[in-house]
Amino acid sequence: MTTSNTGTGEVDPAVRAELARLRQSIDNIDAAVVHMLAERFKCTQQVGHLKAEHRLPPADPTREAQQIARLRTLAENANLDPAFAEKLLNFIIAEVIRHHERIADDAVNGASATGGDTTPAS
Ligand SMILES: C=C(O[C@@H]1C=C(C(=O)O)C=C[C@H]1O)C(=O)O
Repeated sequence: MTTSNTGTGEVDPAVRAELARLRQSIDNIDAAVVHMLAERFKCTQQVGHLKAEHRLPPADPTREAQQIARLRTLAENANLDPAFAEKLLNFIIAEVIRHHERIADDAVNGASATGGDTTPAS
């Protein structure tokens, strides 16, 4: 694509249409990412309760190392920067561990009426 505007300050309608088409797909992908993350957190919340119930530690560095190695390979095969994939996974896992610490804490101290819910957002 060589022309980005009509020369009169207006964007070429074909460019506008292409941008809209791509943004529609981006919006769909973002929605899928949100839904997949929500499902992942549903699973990790259950893991958190299982760990708290059986007095297991919130973090499992061996499992994390396996996941990172696996994800880096998947990223490489998908032409995604493996360093980015690793950073993203570490970011998500850090949040999960925070939830698990909270669940374990609540199991020991008893969940209070205001601070004892297990909603992942806080
Ligand atoms: C979910 C778990 O707890 C933690 C969070 C992980 C994750 O989000 O994938 C992985 C390992 C643990 O540090 C688990 O142990 O499986």
